[in-house]
Amino acid sequence: MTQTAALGLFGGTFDPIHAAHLRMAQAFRQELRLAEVRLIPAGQPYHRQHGTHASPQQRLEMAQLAIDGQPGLTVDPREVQRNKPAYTIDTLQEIRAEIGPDPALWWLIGGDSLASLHTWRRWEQLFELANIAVALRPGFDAARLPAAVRTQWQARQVTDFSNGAPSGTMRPLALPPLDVSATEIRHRLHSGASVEHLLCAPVLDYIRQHRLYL
Ligand SMILES: Nc1ncnc2c1ncn2[C@@H]1O[C@H](COP(=O)(O)OP(=O)(O)OP(=O)(O)O)[C@@H](O)[C@H]1O
Ligand SMILES: O=C(O)c1ccc[n+]([C@@H]2O[C@H](COP(=O)([O-])O)[C@@H](O)[C@H]2O)c1
Repeated sequence: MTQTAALGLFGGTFDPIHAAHLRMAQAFRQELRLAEVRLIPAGQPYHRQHGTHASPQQRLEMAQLAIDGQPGLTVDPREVQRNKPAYTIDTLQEIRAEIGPDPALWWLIGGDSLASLHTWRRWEQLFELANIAVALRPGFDAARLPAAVRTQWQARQVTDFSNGAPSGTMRPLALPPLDVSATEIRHRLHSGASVEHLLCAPVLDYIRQHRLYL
């Protein structure tokens, strides 16, 4: 039986999108043999106490600039266009309805997002719609995950992914942890430190042109 192509989704605030995001997206695509990875900037990341620095439209435009020349990466603007909080469950429901029940759907998060997964809206239903891949961040320790998340993390990892389950499994990416964050980049931009090695050139040009993160 032939399997339909698996689709990868990578949601983020992307304030701004940086080198680790692109490395993660490409490792995700290659390790899981995904035909496409869609970057989905969060329009209103309701869960961020201090909001965002760049506007939803600016974060979307930076994501669009960042994928130029990146094979297999696309940008999906739906959360920026949605005039309400960016709940992943809503996005997964929409995309599952569009692609049908059979294709494997993967949602990519970092290890810090995994540690707070139990706070996400209707988080246990996410597994009915997608699989979850996790890019570990420096200092990740599964033993320190909240108990409810740790239970899922242990129970949902499988050793054989060849059956292409549409949803319900979890796996770590083999990508070594990358010590880059948007917070550090914003601080460096604010203080005038170099960021050329942390951002792609078109995104840095955009930041300078729009005088962001000063
Ligand atoms: N260096 C990294 N390693 C692993 N995951 C990462 C890394 N950077 C970001 N992520 C993950 O990518 C997703 C989107 O990240 P986000 O846009 O919040 O970037 P960030 O660098 O974590 O930003 P901030 O510093 O503003 O919190 C999140 O799930 C986050 O955990
Ligand atoms: O659905 C939720 O309740 C939810 C709560 C926290 C984060 N998320 C999503 O997780 C992704 C990463 O979030 P962030 O803040 O680390 O960029 C982004 O797509 C968010 O919309 C989603």
